[in-house]
Amino acid sequence: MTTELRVPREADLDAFLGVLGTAFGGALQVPEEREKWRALAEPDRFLAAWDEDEIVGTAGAFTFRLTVPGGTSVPTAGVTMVSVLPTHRRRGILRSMMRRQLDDVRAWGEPLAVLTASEPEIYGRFGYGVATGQLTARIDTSKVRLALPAGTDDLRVRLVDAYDGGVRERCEALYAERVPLRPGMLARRPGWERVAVHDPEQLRAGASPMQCVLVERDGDLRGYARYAVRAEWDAAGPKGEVLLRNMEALEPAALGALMRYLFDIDLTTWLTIGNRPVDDAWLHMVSDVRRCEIGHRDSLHLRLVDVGAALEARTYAAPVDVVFDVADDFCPWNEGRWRLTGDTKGAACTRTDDAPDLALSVRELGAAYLGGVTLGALAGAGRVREVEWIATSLCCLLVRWL
Ligand SMILES: CC(=O)SCCNC(=O)CCNC(=O)[C@H](O)C(C)(C)COP(=O)(O)OP(=O)(O)OC[C@H]1O[C@@H](n2cnc3c(N)ncnc32)[C@H](O)[C@@H]1OP(=O)(O)O
Repeated sequence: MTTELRVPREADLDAFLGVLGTAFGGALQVPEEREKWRALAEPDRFLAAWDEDEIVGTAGAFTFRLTVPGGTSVPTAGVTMVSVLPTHRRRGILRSMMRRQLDDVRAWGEPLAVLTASEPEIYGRFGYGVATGQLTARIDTSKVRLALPAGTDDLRVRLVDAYDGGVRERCEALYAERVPLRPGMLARRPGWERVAVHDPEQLRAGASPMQCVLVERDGDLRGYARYAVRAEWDAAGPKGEVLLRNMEALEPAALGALMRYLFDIDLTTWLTIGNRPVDDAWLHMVSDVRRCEIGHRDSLHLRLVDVGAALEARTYAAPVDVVFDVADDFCPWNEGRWRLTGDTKGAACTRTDDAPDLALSVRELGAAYLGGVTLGALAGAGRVREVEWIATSLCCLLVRWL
């Protein structure tokens, strides 16, 4: 079987989304779900695999900007909509799409590609490393108490219509304010605020429509949370669950006010939280972390498409001067030795013939890139190798690379 890769035309989009829906077990049969993907579509950045006149594989790359350590916002491809029909799986179609896509991303001048994976095992072979984790929690709000920051009582808490266009825009503007403050956050294009409130009835699994609560000071938005409630009762009474969808706050008091609101919703005894940063500040507000049932999983998978440009785009918390020997058989233009020098003000990363200090694959560089994973930890797992003896002080600097 030979398949051909082409950018789909507008007329192909329905078939493209149909393949995606089939591969994902039918979720796109829900019209709102299909509409969401259509609204976000950047068809010239899509790729389809054809078997004769039938689309059998899909991939896309959204236009994002990613905040990196030091605060710079770097053009980044957001890999998405990856699917292959069950009739054509495990014949190398994904591999061929990933190969072509990384060539395209390089040609577009975007030094990074990121994705969230349906299954974490898939993308390491294509040079993606797990750069951030996400925290999940299921908090027993009948037992856990909150120590609230000063000023929490000074803020106004207001329930609003989550789907209202004006509310969506205000929340999106607050989200945009947060983006430069945290490495790993993605600046989104207009239209994404609709995704944040995407809530088709068929996919609610027994939960309420989305609710939105705002926290304001003198009318100025300081935080918001979107959530749903799943009602449940047993012989002893109510034990409903609050399902937090997303939450952003610009100050501790705003976060405190949102958490108190979510804890205190009547007829509920559980607050379920997903997709939060692993160092989320509310962890330091709770009286009993054991009753929060904390979980941890992979979040952003990151690939350095252009090693030199990517390593230069960020800053380094400690002075660094190191030669990497990088293995990258999937994007051979990255292979070989690179000297990285830098500090808190900036960095340079250039080709060199000097002897390497560290040997690693591009996947490890991706994992360490945002600062959530240290090279020291990866070395401990045997995934980064010291090529030559390195002075203790340099080792320490590398381990604290960020
Ligand atoms: C960013 C995103 O969009 S994530 C969404 C990914 N899509 C899905 O999960 C939808 C359901 N699954 C699918 O559509 C397909 O099974 C895909 C896209 C995951 C894989 O497509 P295929 O064409 O079968 O993959 P392909 O044959 O090119 O495999 C390439 C390699 O990946 C491996 N691989 C493929 N899928 C998986 C998987 N789910 N888990 C582990 N390894 C996998 C293959 O074994 C192969 O390994 P190799 O390098 O050792 O040879």
